[in-house]
Amino acid sequence: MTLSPHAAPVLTINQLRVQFRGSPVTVLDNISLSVQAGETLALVGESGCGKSITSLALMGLLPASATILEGEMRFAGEDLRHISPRRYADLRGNQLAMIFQEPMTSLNPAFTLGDQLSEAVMRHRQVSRREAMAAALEILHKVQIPAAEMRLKAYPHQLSGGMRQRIMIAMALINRPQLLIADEPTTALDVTIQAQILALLNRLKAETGTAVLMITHDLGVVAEVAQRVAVMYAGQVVETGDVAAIFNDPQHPYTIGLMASIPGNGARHGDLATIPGSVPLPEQMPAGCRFATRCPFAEMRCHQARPPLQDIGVAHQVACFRAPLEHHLSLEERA
Ligand SMILES: Nc1ncnc2c1ncn2[C@@H]1O[C@H](COP(=O)(O)OP(=O)(O)OP(=O)(O)O)[C@@H](O)[C@H]1O
Repeated sequence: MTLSPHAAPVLTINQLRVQFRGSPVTVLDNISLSVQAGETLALVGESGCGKSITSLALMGLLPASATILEGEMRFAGEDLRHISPRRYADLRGNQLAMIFQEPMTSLNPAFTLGDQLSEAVMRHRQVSRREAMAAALEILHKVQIPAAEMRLKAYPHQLSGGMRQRIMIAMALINRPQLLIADEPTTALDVTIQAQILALLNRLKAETGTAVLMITHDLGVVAEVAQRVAVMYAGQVVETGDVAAIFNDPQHPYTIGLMASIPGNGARHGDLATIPGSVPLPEQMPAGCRFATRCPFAEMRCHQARPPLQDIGVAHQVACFRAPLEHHLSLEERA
C-alpha cells in the first residue's frame, strides 16, 4: 500500500496536556502526533518519558488520578475527548486496538483461544458463534499459528511466549482496526522471535492498511517497522521526522544521544551510555527545555524558555535552539 501525503490521518493528537493529581508538572506537555493509514509511527524515548501515558490517554484508559488539561485527540473523524464511555468501549478492541508487552495480562487463562477470539468478534459484530469461530480460525492462519484448528481448543498457558504474542496480535486485528497501538510488543521476547513478530506486524499492516503506533525504547525495532518517528523526552516531543531523517540527520541532542547509544554507532556501555544522568523528577523539572539539565550544549536561554517544535526540513521538526545543524556533520561531530 502506498502512502499519500494528502490522506487524512487516522489519528491526530494536538497539543495534548496531561497532569497527575499532586504532581507539579504535566506528564504530557503539548504532545502533537499524527498517524496515517498504512503507516507506522514509532514513539521512542527512555523509560518514564510518557510513552505509555500517551497510549492510555488515546485508549481512554488513563488512571483516575490523571487529568487531560487540554488538547485534542481525533480518531477516524471522532473527537475522542467528547465521546461517551460506551462509544469508547465499542471502539476499543474494534477500530482502536492495542497490544501489550506481556500477553498474559490480556489473555484470560480460563478460556480457550477459540472462545476468546470468537468472543472478541461477537462483542462488536452481529455474527453467529459459528461465523465468529471461522473468523478466529482465519486470523490464526494469518498470524501463522501452526495447527491452527487444534489451537482453537488450547489454553493460553499451553503456548510459548512468541505464540502468545501472535495470539495477542490476532486478537487485536480480528476486527480489522484502523489503528493498532503496540506498546513494547516484543520486549519480552528473545531476538529471533522478536524479528519474526516484527516481520509479521509489517506484513499484516501492509495487507490491511492498519495504521500502527509503535511504542518502543528500542531503536532496532524502529528501524525494522517504522516510517516515521517521534522522539519523546520527559513528556514532550523533542524531534519528529521520517526514519531516514531521524537516523541520518538527528538534530536534537537527545536524539543524537539515542543514536550514539546504538551498538556499532560508538556505544560503549549499551543503552544511553552517551547521555549521562536521568530524566528529572517532577519536582525538579526545568522550567525551560526539559532536557537542559542533561544537555552538553545547554545555554542560559535553554533553562529559561522552552524551545518550540519547529520545521527544519520536509516533515522534520525539532525543539532545540541549536537546530538546524549542518546535514554533513557526523554523529561524533554533532555530539
Ligand atoms: N499513576 C501514576 N501516578 C503518578 N505518576 C505516574 C503514574 N503513572 C505514571 N506516572 C509517571 O508518568 C511518567 C510517564 O510514565 P510512562 O509509563 O508513560 O513512561 P514510559 O515512557 O511509557 O516508560 P516505560 O517505558 O517504563 O513504560 C513517569 O514519570 C511516571 O512516573
